[in-house]
Amino acid sequence: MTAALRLRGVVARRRSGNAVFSLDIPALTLPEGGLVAVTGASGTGKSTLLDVAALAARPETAAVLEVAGTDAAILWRRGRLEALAALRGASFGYVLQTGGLIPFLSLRDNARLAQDFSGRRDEARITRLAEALEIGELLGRLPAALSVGQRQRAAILRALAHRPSVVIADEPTASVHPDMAETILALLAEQAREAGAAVLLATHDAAAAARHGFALAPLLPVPGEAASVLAEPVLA
Ligand SMILES: Nc1ncnc2c1ncn2[C@@H]1O[C@H](COP(=O)(O)OP(=O)(O)OP(=O)(O)O)[C@@H](O)[C@H]1O
Repeated sequence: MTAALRLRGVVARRRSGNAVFSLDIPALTLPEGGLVAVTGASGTGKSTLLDVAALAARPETAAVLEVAGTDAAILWRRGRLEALAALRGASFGYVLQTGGLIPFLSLRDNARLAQDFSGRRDEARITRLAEALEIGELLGRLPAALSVGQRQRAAILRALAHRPSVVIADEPTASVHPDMAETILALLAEQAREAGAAVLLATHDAAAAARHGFALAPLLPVPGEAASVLAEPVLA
């Protein structure tokens, strides 16, 4: 079966001066429509993992780095940056901590832009998703004219608008009230399921992720080293 995302034997590094942080990902598979939460304390490498999985950072080594049937490890080795960018635009949607919306575009235009990058303009889908997320009335507004919670809903809309196979969500609830965090996680899980998209979430809050049906993949620090290793998620 084609996985939405499959990593095998991937090592990611982050360097600053002489300091090197190393992340070992022996195996990570997101089935189509699967929900996986990468958990771990601050500095254990959650963002590093998401950057490599989302093809935003080059892995140090990668035996397999497969996105919707295409092996991006080969594209990285051959320096095929345009092919990587096209794969990124078509396959991923992003939900970021602060929304990550383009400030001078309305919500509708933010969602249209995501669709245009992958050549999948679909106005009816934008309207339908916005209504499900209860921001249907707000599509003409700029992001600055929204509450933080509404902005996160808009980020989910933008992430799902172009039918990505994987939604990447890096601490999407870090800047909202705990009650709103529950709502956002529930909406993210529910709308991704509806759209058939897998979700790779990074969060400090393993309990909340588990409550919303995410399989947990903890990052375990390697004692005495600036390094972490990913435990394989246990899929329900
Ligand atoms: N640009 C960088 N250059 C060098 N080291 C970095 C860089 N960014 C992060 N690191 C180091 O890499 C490690 C992993 O960072 P990362 O941001 O992936 O962790 P995280 O689990 O997402 O943390 P947080 O929960 O605080 O966002 C940390 O120890 C950090 O100090």
